[in-house]
Amino acid sequence: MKAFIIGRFQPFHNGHLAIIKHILEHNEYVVIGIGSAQLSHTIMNPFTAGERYLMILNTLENNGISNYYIVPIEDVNSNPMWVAHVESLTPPFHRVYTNNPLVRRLFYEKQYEVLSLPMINRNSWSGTRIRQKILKGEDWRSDVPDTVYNIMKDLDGINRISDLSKTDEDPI
Ligand SMILES: Nc1ncnc2c1ncn2[C@@H]1O[C@H](COP(=O)(O)OP(=O)(O)OP(=O)(O)O)[C@@H](O)[C@H]1O
Ligand SMILES: NC(=O)c1ccc[n+]([C@@H]2O[C@H](COP(=O)(O)O)[C@@H](O)[C@H]2O)c1
Repeated sequence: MKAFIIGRFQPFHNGHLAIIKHILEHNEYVVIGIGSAQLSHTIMNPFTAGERYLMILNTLENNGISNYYIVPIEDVNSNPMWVAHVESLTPPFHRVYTNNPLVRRLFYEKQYEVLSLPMINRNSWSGTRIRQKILKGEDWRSDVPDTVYNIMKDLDGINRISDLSKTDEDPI
């Protein structure tokens, strides 16, 4: 079978790598949609689609994984049209893996097979939690693959997230 997963991957973390490995145990290839591709430079979505693309590509290459396609997907302002929008951009797939209730509902209504993902070490392996840790100056290095840590360092990603949390009342 050919599978699809979508996430914002802000950033791509160890939980994402684990679920991609899990999906590939049961499928011929996985199409990885980079969701909200138009968003970047906000606290919830700090990285551009290109930066997230690089995080995923370098990590999967480093793990010897080659049966995947990465497709950036911008949001559209009509949920009923979203699945057709995704289909227009991606290689074929028949099965969708997600824990996101809206994604589940939209694909289910278009007759796709939709499967849940096992949540792995969710206390640490969560984009929200990692962004919080970065802001609080806590250790998050072990929550992401080394490839992602290095890309975030090269992009000055830690200072970017910290700058995005400031207001114009804060001292420069
Ligand atoms: N630790 C994890 N174990 C299993 N699945 C996960 C884990 N973290 C995220 N996922 C799943 O990966 C998909 C894409 O995730 P997403 O990019 O939203 O990551 P996230 O960590 O939930 O990010 P955020 O906290 O920023 O929303 C979703 O279906 C999500 O449920
Ligand atoms: N109408 C739409 O554009 C639409 C609908 C459902 C999901 N999505 C996207 O799918 C992605 C789901 O990923 P998350 O689980 O990280 O939220 C998000 O980027 C979300 O914006 C978009």
